[in-house]
Amino acid sequence: MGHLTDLAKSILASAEAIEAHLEKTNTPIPSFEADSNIMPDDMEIIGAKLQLQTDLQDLDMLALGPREFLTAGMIGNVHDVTVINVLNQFNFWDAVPLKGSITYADLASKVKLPEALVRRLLRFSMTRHMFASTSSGSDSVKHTSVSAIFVLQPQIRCIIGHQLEEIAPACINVPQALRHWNNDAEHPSKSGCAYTFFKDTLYEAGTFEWFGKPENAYRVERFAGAMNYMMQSPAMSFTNLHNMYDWRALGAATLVDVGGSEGHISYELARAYPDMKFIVQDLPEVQASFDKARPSELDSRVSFTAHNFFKEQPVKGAEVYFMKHILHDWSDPWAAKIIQQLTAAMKPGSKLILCEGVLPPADKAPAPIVRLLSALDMQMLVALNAKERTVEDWQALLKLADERLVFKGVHQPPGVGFAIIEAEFAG
Ligand SMILES: C[S@@+](CC[C@H](N)C(=O)[O-])C[C@H]1O[C@@H](n2cnc3c(N)ncnc32)[C@H](O)[C@@H]1O
Repeated sequence: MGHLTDLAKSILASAEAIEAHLEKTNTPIPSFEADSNIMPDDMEIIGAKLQLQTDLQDLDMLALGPREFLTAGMIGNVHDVTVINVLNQFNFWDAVPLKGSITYADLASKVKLPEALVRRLLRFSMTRHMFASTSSGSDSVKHTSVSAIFVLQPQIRCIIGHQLEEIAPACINVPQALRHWNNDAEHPSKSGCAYTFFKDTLYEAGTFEWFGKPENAYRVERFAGAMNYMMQSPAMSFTNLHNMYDWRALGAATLVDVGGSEGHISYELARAYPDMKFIVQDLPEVQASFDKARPSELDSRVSFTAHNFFKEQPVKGAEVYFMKHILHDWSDPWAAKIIQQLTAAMKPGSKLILCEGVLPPADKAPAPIVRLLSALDMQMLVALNAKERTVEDWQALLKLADERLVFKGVHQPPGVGFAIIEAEFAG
């Protein structure tokens, strides 16, 4: 039997397993209708979903063949960027009613763009089920599940905006950055992002320092929103954070949330573990987002300190120094410096708890997971000249930073999008 039919049969088996589970749990089968539910991430179907995605990608690539995959496919992918960026910046999401429809003429006047252009943009976006005609040949447009999510979960605009306005232009410039700076793929101020936005200023801390300029305040707020939204995906959810570590066993510990952004992790843990205290540290420009997000009932246990993590750590002898998605923003020499500021403040027994991605060996994880984590590795390269790490890379980094840090292990249940990496300071 041919490979194509093998793949097709496997696709059918996965689809049947998923539908049987949805039926059993009385969950409607997702569709492109605007009010459709999103496919749940129930443990019982995670395997089938990953298998379905793996097979679909392979079948799609085989059906296209390498020539079409790389030509027609690439043209389409690049213009997903063009079109979604315009729809996002001109806020097509709110211009189309969530229930009902709007004519092209009215839509064009709402988004203040020429009607002919609106028609061209939507003709393309509809090939991705982003908006739809109300009926064949109709002159009115309605939402689909792919466009409605921008209304139902508006924070998704933050991550899309960051990806399209900061990362996408920088992707194109990676080769120029490598040539301009002699193939330096480690310095935070020599990335594709640096080349695109601040080529003439060699900031010590790269993109994050450039973010600190007053005219970039909207980018900082958008980035904080994007980080918060990421935590809402089932694979990244707070439930996982609670289950993956015995936080209760820390007792009345003080946890320093280094680079804690607007404080969403600390708030979450503070609500669940009333004996613990939390100090969120981030750059001064993040304070406004923290103040906006702060729930007043947690005032006495969650505070914010403006602190640059390359400088001396002001909180000495805390039980826990915690960093979530910080070290993947820095190449090894910079990441080691950040850790060294923490070990200089630690007491024997202080814990370093990292919440980060761990790159799996390519042949030991489902293809969509390998692709996602490798894509995040590329994201780190483009934005910051940084990287994602394997378990061995994490161990080597801790050793490089301070031999007194004892690696305690990595916890990552299947289906969870991040790991907890734990080390203890031996003193
Ligand atoms: C990828 S975000 C992670 C935020 C948060 N820990 C989370 O997981 O949602 C990186 C954070 O590091 C902060 N940051 C960058 N450079 C910093 C520095 N030199 N000192 C302190 N914080 C910094 C950024 O402002 C940002 O909030």
